[in-house]
Amino acid sequence: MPFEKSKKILIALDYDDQQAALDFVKQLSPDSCRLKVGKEMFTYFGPAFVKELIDLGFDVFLDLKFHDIPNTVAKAVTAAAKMGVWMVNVHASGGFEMMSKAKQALAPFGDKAPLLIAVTVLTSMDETELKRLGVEKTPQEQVIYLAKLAKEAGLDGVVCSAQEAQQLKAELGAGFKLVTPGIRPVGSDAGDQKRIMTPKQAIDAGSDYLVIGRPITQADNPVAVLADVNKSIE
Ligand SMILES: O=c1ccn([C@@H]2O[C@H](COP(=O)(O)O)[C@@H](O)[C@H]2O)c(=O)[nH]1
Repeated sequence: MPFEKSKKILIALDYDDQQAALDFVKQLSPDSCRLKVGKEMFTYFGPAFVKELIDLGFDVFLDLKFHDIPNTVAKAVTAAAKMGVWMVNVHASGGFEMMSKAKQALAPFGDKAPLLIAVTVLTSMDETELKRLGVEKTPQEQVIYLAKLAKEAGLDGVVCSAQEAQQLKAELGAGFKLVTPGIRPVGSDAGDQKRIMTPKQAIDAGSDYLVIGRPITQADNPVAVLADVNKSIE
């Protein structure tokens, strides 16, 4: 179904200028992508900005990566659900109890509840960085470990890199959603991302949703880049 396929792209709106972000968004169709609001834009512009995107017809992934005591995170995801977002996330390293309390907090919203996913290992991290934190597992092993914990806690999926997608799909099943940042179309700059794949490689590996920021938002013609990416994964 081409419509659903094109909605696999989640554009990371990482701008410090609300008007610039809205000027870009108004060139897009909600049928061609979903939008991700992260820490930068939420800290500058808050829930009013998120609601404006929802009012324009877009599904919004609120990427605030909550990580706190269970009670606080449960209340934060409740606030996100009241905002009307499509997806929200927590850090899996916040633990099993935190994740399961967050999931339980969304139950009263029924089929209007946002998808709840957990960040495993940031796509900007490699084995060296994990070792600096005292984690002896490889990124792949640590992602699988945390994703299993997230599934056990009842979450809908995880944020991981596309490099782990094939193994995660095989071990955790088709229904467990894989949201993969670190997506770099051929020829684009990796920047601070370490575990990267192209859009087509990511889809072939089993990613459900591809998070793409700078390769689209900082392109000379962002709308054309989005169209090219959507075409490459058709
Ligand atoms: O592991 C993670 C989790 C979240 N992100 C976020 O995704 C985008 C990626 O933007 P690019 O410009 O395409 O690198 C950004 O908002 C991150 O905060 C991630 O990259 N990795």
